[in-house]
Amino acid sequence: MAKYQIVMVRHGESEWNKLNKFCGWFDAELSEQGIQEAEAAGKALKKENFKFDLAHTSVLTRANKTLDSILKEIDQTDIPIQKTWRLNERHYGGLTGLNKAETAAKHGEEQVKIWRRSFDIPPPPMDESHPYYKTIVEDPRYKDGPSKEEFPMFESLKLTIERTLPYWNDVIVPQMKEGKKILIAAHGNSLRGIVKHLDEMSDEAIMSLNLPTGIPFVYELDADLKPVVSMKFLGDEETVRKAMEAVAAQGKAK
Ligand SMILES: O=C(O)[C@@H](COP(=O)(O)O)OP(=O)(O)O
Repeated sequence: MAKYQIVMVRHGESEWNKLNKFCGWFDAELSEQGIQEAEAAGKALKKENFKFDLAHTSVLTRANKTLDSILKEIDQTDIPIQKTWRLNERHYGGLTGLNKAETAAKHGEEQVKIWRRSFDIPPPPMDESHPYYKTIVEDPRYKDGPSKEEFPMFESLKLTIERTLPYWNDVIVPQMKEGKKILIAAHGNSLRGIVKHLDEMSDEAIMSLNLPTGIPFVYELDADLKPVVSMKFLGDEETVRKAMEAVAAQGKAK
Protein backbone atom coordinates (compact mmCIF):
# COMPACT_ATOMS: atom_id res chain seq x y z
CA MET A 1 0.00 0.00 0.00
CA ALA A 2 1.27 3.46 -0.86
CA LYS A 3 2.21 5.57 2.15
CA TYR A 4 4.19 8.40 0.60
CA GLN A 5 3.98 10.39 -2.60
CA ILE A 6 6.70 12.54 -4.12
CA VAL A 7 6.81 14.46 -7.39
CA MET A 8 9.95 15.17 -9.42
CA VAL A 9 10.56 17.18 -12.55
CA ARG A 10 13.55 17.84 -14.77
CA HIS A 11 13.75 21.58 -15.55
CA GLY A 12 12.31 22.90 -18.82
CA GLU A 13 14.56 23.05 -21.87
CA SER A 14 17.62 25.25 -21.19
CA GLU A 15 19.42 27.48 -23.69
CA TRP A 16 22.19 24.89 -23.73
CA ASN A 17 19.80 21.94 -24.21
CA LYS A 18 18.54 23.88 -27.22
CA LEU A 19 22.07 24.41 -28.52
CA ASN A 20 22.75 20.73 -27.75
CA LYS A 21 25.72 21.55 -25.50
CA PHE A 22 26.96 19.55 -22.52
CA CYS A 23 25.90 21.77 -19.64
CA GLY A 24 26.56 20.16 -16.26
CA TRP A 25 27.39 22.86 -13.68
CA PHE A 26 27.31 25.72 -16.20
CA ASP A 27 24.38 27.94 -15.23
CA ALA A 28 22.36 28.05 -18.45
CA GLU A 29 19.04 29.92 -18.53
CA LEU A 30 15.75 28.37 -19.60
CA SER A 31 15.02 28.77 -23.30
CA GLU A 32 11.71 30.27 -24.46
CA GLN A 33 10.45 26.71 -24.96
CA GLY A 34 11.75 25.77 -21.50
CA ILE A 35 9.78 28.60 -19.92
CA GLN A 36 6.66 27.28 -21.62
CA GLU A 37 7.44 23.70 -20.55
CA ALA A 38 7.78 24.86 -16.93
CA GLU A 39 4.40 26.61 -17.13
CA ALA A 40 2.85 23.52 -18.69
CA ALA A 41 4.33 21.39 -15.88
CA GLY A 42 2.62 23.67 -13.35
CA LYS A 43 -0.68 23.46 -15.23
CA ALA A 44 -0.48 19.65 -15.34
CA LEU A 45 0.05 19.56 -11.57
CA LYS A 46 -2.75 22.05 -11.01
CA LYS A 47 -5.16 19.99 -13.10
CA GLU A 48 -4.54 17.02 -10.81
CA ASN A 49 -4.84 19.19 -7.68
CA PHE A 50 -1.32 18.61 -6.44
CA LYS A 51 -0.37 20.58 -3.30
CA PHE A 52 3.06 20.57 -1.67
CA ASP A 53 4.43 21.40 1.77
CA LEU A 54 7.94 22.13 0.53
CA ALA A 55 10.20 21.89 -2.48
CA HIS A 56 13.81 20.99 -3.16
CA THR A 57 15.93 22.14 -6.05
CA SER A 58 19.54 22.54 -7.14
CA VAL A 59 21.45 25.83 -7.04
CA LEU A 60 21.21 26.18 -10.82
CA THR A 61 18.94 28.77 -12.42
CA ARG A 62 17.23 26.43 -14.91
CA ALA A 63 15.90 24.23 -12.09
CA ASN A 64 15.11 27.19 -9.78
CA LYS A 65 13.10 29.01 -12.45
CA THR A 66 11.24 25.85 -13.39
CA LEU A 67 10.28 25.40 -9.75
CA ASP A 68 9.20 29.05 -9.39
CA SER A 69 7.05 28.80 -12.46
CA ILE A 70 5.38 25.60 -11.26
CA LEU A 71 4.69 27.07 -7.82
CA LYS A 72 3.19 30.15 -9.43
CA GLU A 73 0.86 28.03 -11.56
CA ILE A 74 -0.35 26.04 -8.55
CA ASP A 75 -0.63 29.16 -6.34
CA GLN A 76 1.96 27.92 -3.86
CA THR A 77 4.77 30.45 -4.11
CA ASP A 78 4.84 30.67 -0.31
CA ILE A 79 6.08 27.15 0.49
CA PRO A 80 9.67 26.69 1.74
CA ILE A 81 12.27 25.98 -0.94
CA GLN A 82 15.51 24.22 -0.09
CA LYS A 83 18.36 24.66 -2.58
CA THR A 84 21.37 22.38 -2.63
CA TRP A 85 24.36 21.71 -4.89
CA ARG A 86 23.73 18.03 -4.14
CA LEU A 87 20.80 18.13 -6.59
CA ASN A 88 22.88 19.89 -9.26
CA GLU A 89 23.29 18.27 -12.64
CA ARG A 90 26.24 15.88 -12.90
CA HIS A 91 29.43 17.81 -13.57
CA TYR A 92 30.24 17.20 -17.23
CA GLY A 93 33.96 17.95 -16.75
CA GLY A 94 35.97 18.77 -19.86
CA LEU A 95 32.92 18.18 -22.06
CA THR A 96 31.13 21.22 -20.58
CA GLY A 97 30.25 23.65 -23.38
CA LEU A 98 30.91 21.19 -26.22
CA ASN A 99 28.20 20.40 -28.74
CA LYS A 100 26.98 16.81 -28.25
CA ALA A 101 26.51 16.05 -31.98
CA GLU A 102 29.91 17.57 -32.88
CA THR A 103 31.53 15.56 -30.10
CA ALA A 104 29.88 12.43 -31.54
CA ALA A 105 31.20 13.29 -35.00
CA LYS A 106 34.70 13.71 -33.54
CA HIS A 107 34.89 10.86 -31.00
CA GLY A 108 32.11 8.54 -32.27
CA GLU A 109 28.53 8.08 -31.09
CA GLU A 110 29.53 5.06 -29.00
CA GLN A 111 32.03 7.12 -26.99
CA VAL A 112 29.50 9.90 -26.47
CA LYS A 113 26.94 7.35 -25.29
CA ILE A 114 29.51 6.05 -22.79
CA TRP A 115 30.19 9.58 -21.54
CA ARG A 116 26.50 10.41 -21.31
CA ARG A 117 24.99 7.20 -20.08
CA SER A 118 27.53 4.72 -18.69
CA PHE A 119 27.16 4.23 -14.96
CA ASP A 120 30.72 4.67 -13.82
CA ILE A 121 32.87 5.89 -16.71
CA PRO A 122 33.35 9.63 -16.12
CA PRO A 123 33.88 12.32 -18.74
CA PRO A 124 37.39 13.82 -18.96
CA PRO A 125 38.14 16.27 -16.15
CA MET A 126 37.70 20.04 -16.37
CA ASP A 127 41.18 21.46 -15.86
CA GLU A 128 42.12 25.01 -14.96
CA SER A 129 42.54 26.00 -18.60
CA HIS A 130 38.93 25.11 -19.40
CA PRO A 131 36.94 28.20 -20.53
CA TYR A 132 34.29 27.63 -17.81
CA TYR A 133 36.61 26.53 -14.97
CA LYS A 134 36.69 29.89 -13.17
CA THR A 135 33.04 30.71 -13.86
CA ILE A 136 32.05 27.56 -12.03
CA VAL A 137 34.72 27.20 -9.31
CA GLU A 138 34.60 30.86 -8.28
CA ASP A 139 30.82 31.16 -8.37
CA PRO A 140 29.72 32.61 -4.98
CA ARG A 141 26.76 30.25 -4.87
CA TYR A 142 29.28 27.56 -3.84
CA LYS A 143 30.75 29.53 -0.92
CA ASP A 144 28.99 27.22 1.59
CA GLY A 145 29.81 24.02 -0.27
CA PRO A 146 30.91 21.82 -1.76
CA SER A 147 34.23 22.05 0.04
CA LYS A 148 37.43 22.34 -1.96
CA GLU A 149 37.99 18.59 -1.52
CA GLU A 150 34.43 17.72 -2.57
CA PHE A 151 34.25 20.14 -5.49
CA PRO A 152 33.90 17.96 -8.61
CA MET A 153 35.93 18.44 -11.78
CA PHE A 154 33.96 15.67 -13.53
CA GLU A 155 31.28 13.21 -12.49
CA SER A 156 30.02 9.85 -13.70
CA LEU A 157 26.46 8.93 -12.75
CA LYS A 158 27.96 6.84 -9.93
CA LEU A 159 29.77 9.88 -8.50
CA THR A 160 26.64 12.00 -8.93
CA ILE A 161 24.63 9.46 -6.94
CA GLU A 162 27.30 9.45 -4.21
CA ARG A 163 26.63 13.15 -3.48
CA THR A 164 22.88 13.18 -4.23
CA LEU A 165 21.84 10.14 -2.23
CA PRO A 166 23.03 11.45 1.18
CA TYR A 167 20.68 14.42 0.64
CA TRP A 168 17.84 12.09 -0.34
CA ASN A 169 18.41 9.87 2.70
CA ASP A 170 19.24 12.52 5.32
CA VAL A 171 16.99 15.41 4.30
CA ILE A 172 14.20 14.34 1.94
CA VAL A 173 13.30 10.93 3.39
CA PRO A 174 12.87 12.23 6.99
CA GLN A 175 10.60 15.02 5.68
CA MET A 176 8.52 12.48 3.75
CA LYS A 177 8.28 10.38 6.91
CA GLU A 178 6.96 13.45 8.75
CA GLY A 179 4.15 13.46 6.19
CA LYS A 180 5.42 16.35 4.06
CA LYS A 181 4.32 16.47 0.42
CA ILE A 182 7.45 17.21 -1.58
CA LEU A 183 8.30 18.46 -5.06
CA ILE A 184 11.83 18.17 -6.47
CA ALA A 185 12.87 20.27 -9.48
CA ALA A 186 16.29 19.14 -10.66
CA HIS A 187 18.19 17.74 -13.63
CA GLY A 188 18.36 14.84 -16.07
CA ASN A 189 21.16 13.03 -14.30
CA SER A 190 20.69 14.00 -10.65
CA LEU A 191 17.11 12.68 -11.03
CA ARG A 192 18.25 9.56 -12.91
CA GLY A 193 20.35 8.81 -9.84
CA ILE A 194 17.33 9.04 -7.53
CA VAL A 195 15.20 6.97 -9.93
CA LYS A 196 17.93 4.29 -10.14
CA HIS A 197 18.00 4.12 -6.35
CA LEU A 198 14.21 3.98 -5.88
CA ASP A 199 13.58 1.44 -8.62
CA GLU A 200 16.74 -0.53 -7.80
CA MET A 201 17.69 -0.39 -11.47
CA SER A 202 20.85 -2.19 -12.56
CA ASP A 203 23.86 -0.25 -13.86
CA GLU A 204 22.89 -1.48 -17.35
CA ALA A 205 19.17 -0.67 -17.13
CA ILE A 206 19.77 2.95 -16.10
CA MET A 207 21.75 3.51 -19.32
CA SER A 208 18.59 3.56 -21.40
CA LEU A 209 16.64 5.98 -19.22
CA ASN A 210 16.45 9.49 -20.71
CA LEU A 211 14.34 11.94 -18.72
CA PRO A 212 12.38 14.50 -20.73
CA THR A 213 12.45 18.19 -19.80
CA GLY A 214 9.51 19.76 -18.00
CA ILE A 215 7.24 16.74 -17.55
CA PRO A 216 6.57 16.01 -13.85
CA PHE A 217 6.57 12.40 -12.67
CA VAL A 218 5.12 10.87 -9.55
CA TYR A 219 6.34 8.13 -7.23
CA GLU A 220 4.15 6.44 -4.67
CA LEU A 221 6.15 4.59 -2.04
CA ASP A 222 5.25 2.06 0.64
CA ALA A 223 6.33 2.29 4.29
CA ASP A 224 9.77 0.87 3.35
CA LEU A 225 10.10 3.44 0.55
CA LYS A 226 9.67 0.78 -2.11
CA PRO A 227 7.76 2.06 -5.15
CA VAL A 228 4.11 1.07 -5.48
CA VAL A 229 3.85 3.44 -8.43
CA SER A 230 7.04 4.25 -10.36
CA MET A 231 7.83 7.26 -12.51
CA LYS A 232 4.23 8.02 -13.51
CA PHE A 233 4.52 10.95 -15.93
CA LEU A 234 1.83 13.65 -16.00
CA GLY A 235 1.72 13.63 -19.76
CA ASP A 236 0.32 11.43 -22.48
CA GLU A 237 2.38 8.36 -23.25
CA GLU A 238 3.18 9.27 -26.85
CA THR A 239 4.42 12.77 -25.94
CA VAL A 240 6.60 11.38 -23.13
CA ARG A 241 8.01 8.62 -25.37
CA LYS A 242 8.92 11.09 -28.12
CA ALA A 243 10.50 13.51 -25.63
CA MET A 244 12.62 10.69 -24.17
CA GLU A 245 13.73 9.58 -27.63
CA ALA A 246 14.68 13.15 -28.50
CA VAL A 247 16.94 13.33 -25.42
CA ALA A 248 18.60 10.03 -26.38
CA ALA A 249 19.15 11.33 -29.93
CA GLN A 250 21.07 14.39 -28.73
CA GLY A 251 24.22 12.26 -28.76
CA LYS A 252 23.96 11.33 -32.44
CA ALA A 253 26.33 12.85 -34.99
CA LYS A 254 24.44 15.07 -37.45
O1 LIG B 1 24.24 18.64 -18.51
C1 LIG B 1 23.54 18.47 -19.53
O2 LIG B 1 23.95 18.70 -20.68
C2 LIG B 1 22.10 17.99 -19.36
C3 LIG B 1 21.99 16.50 -19.43
O3 LIG B 1 22.68 16.05 -20.49
P1 LIG B 1 22.66 14.52 -20.98
O4 LIG B 1 23.23 13.67 -19.86
O5 LIG B 1 21.23 14.15 -21.32
O6 LIG B 1 23.57 14.55 -22.18
O7 LIG B 1 21.67 18.34 -18.07
P2 LIG B 1 20.32 19.11 -17.69
O8 LIG B 1 19.83 19.75 -18.95
O9 LIG B 1 19.32 18.11 -17.16
O10 LIG B 1 20.69 20.07 -16.60
